[in-house]
Amino acid sequence: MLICDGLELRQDDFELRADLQFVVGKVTGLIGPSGAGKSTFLSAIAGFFVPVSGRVLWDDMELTRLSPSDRPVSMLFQDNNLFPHLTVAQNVGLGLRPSLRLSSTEAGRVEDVLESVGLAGFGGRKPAALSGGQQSRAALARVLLADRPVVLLDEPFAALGPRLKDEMLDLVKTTLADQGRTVIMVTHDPNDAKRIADDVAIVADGTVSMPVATNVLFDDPPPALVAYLG
Ligand SMILES: Nc1ncnc2c1ncn2[C@@H]1O[C@H](COP(=O)(O)OP(=O)(O)OP(=O)(O)O)[C@@H](O)[C@H]1O
Repeated sequence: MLICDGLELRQDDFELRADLQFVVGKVTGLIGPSGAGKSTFLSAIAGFFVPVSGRVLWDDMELTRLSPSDRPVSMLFQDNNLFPHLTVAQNVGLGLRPSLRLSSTEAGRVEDVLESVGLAGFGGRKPAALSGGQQSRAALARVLLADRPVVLLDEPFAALGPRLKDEMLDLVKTTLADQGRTVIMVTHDPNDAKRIADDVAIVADGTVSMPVATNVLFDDPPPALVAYLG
């Protein structure tokens, strides 16, 4: 279980409270108005944003004071997930070894994971020589290889067209989620949540709500979701 225990985030006059749990192996969508704090909340779980109080726990392990690299967490951002000067294989290999000194077995694992996301044969290219969809696949391959149990997605597919975005969401479901990872995904599009999220948590009015089953939430949306959906 990923637990946010009395977590309080503050940034100038912005405040957000989070007291909730994420069930292991589920995909949870985070929905809420622009500026409500979705990205800041993910950053706090990943360790890039320091809370004023409260704790983040992964089962019995307290993460609150650990640096991002020591947390059992991978994060994908909207942009800049790949280093432009490294090849696709090197970018993906970083998920295994930051030094990039890979054994031949490890290099084989990079090839395998590239194949699993439909990028067989693309390992030698630089990211600039990939389409947007292929870049998203490469970034996802690195997360797959990094093998951390919690994966945070901050709208990494927002710039893709609807068909490609759906393909990537399905790939998240068939790779990360089906491997039992705990996925938290920010989205502005309720259809993304309906497509792959088991649960949805609403971020609004200074609070992250407890996740609720996606179909239950959209069948009978609370006032904060009605206000957001318009
Ligand atoms: N570097 C910063 N310094 C000060 N305030 C910031 C900074 N970054 C974000 N904020 C503020 O923190 C609040 C939460 O921002 P955040 O980006 O987490 O919201 P969000 O829900 O992810 O928004 P969006 O849906 O537009 O991406 C906003 O009020 C924003 O203006």
